[in-house]
Amino acid sequence: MSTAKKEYKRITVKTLVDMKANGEKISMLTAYDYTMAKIVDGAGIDVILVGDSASNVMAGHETTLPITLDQMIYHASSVVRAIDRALVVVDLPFGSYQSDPKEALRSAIRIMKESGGHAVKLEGGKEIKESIKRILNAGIPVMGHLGLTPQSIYKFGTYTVRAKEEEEALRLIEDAKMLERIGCFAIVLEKIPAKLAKEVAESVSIPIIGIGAGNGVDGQVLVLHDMLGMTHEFHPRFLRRYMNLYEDMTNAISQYVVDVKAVDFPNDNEQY
Ligand SMILES: Nc1nc(=O)c2c([nH]1)NC[C@@H]1CN(c3ccc(C(=O)N[C@@H](CCC(=O)O)C(=O)O)cc3)CN21
Ligand SMILES: CC(C)C(=O)C(=O)O
Ligand SMILES: [Mg+2]
Repeated sequence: MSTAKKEYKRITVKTLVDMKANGEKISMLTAYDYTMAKIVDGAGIDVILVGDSASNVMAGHETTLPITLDQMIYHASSVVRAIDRALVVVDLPFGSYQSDPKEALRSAIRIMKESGGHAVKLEGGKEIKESIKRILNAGIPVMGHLGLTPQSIYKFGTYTVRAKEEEEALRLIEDAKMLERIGCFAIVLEKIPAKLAKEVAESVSIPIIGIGAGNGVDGQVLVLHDMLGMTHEFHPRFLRRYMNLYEDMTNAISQYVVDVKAVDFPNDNEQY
């Protein structure tokens, strides 16, 4: 079995900044449970994101808005119990940080204390600057998230590419520089033209992790169930499927059904 290089024993926020300085790309995937996180960590991933995409992937909601802080903590604590090497970043869910900086800090502290995660991620730029500063001041590492920010889906109405207009592009670069200045250790850039994403990555010294942001950035993130081909209705252009688990699982489960019906399972060796 092939596994990725494991030059670093345990990934820290400092490791990621060093990786950018050394020109080594950063690999990141989501995970929401112990068993999957164990496989992802063992395969050599650098960063595991306990994404609020759990709202879609785990719970079947249409958007990321319904998932709660308690549910995020449940997922994150399951992931943390599985990992030996990866850095675990946890999304602050919608409604847990937008009201005011004190609420944001309280939510981030609950994640750190109750899940054992290593950092938090918040969607947005200057609107949430004070909240991010408050969290950073408590010693909690923060990853930013700019571009397509799914928690604001109802403001935009679509999941189309962001920052195609000059004004929006300039604001994006400004936000990225601001996040670096106040002390974020990395930024996720979602669904942005590749040329602009590269420009952002070149404008800051903290790593830019892209999803639908081209290959001129410092790392890539995908939703695990998408890249494994389990979420077969979801096929945006940026997604590469490394497996077709939807088909493989369907075949395996149908075969089990057939075997049970035919009294082929269990056989003589599979019973006591
Ligand atoms: N399974 C899953 N994968 C994700 O990448 C993901 C989630 N869920 N949930 C939270 C957010 C939402 N994200 C999204 C959602 C839609 C598109 C997207 O490109 N959708 C359409 C195009 C929409 C349009 O152009 O109007 C597509 O092509 O599938 C991209 C990222 C990323 N995140
Ligand atoms: C798509 C990634 C960046 C994310 O925020 C999530 O999975 O929730
Ligand atoms: Mg998210």
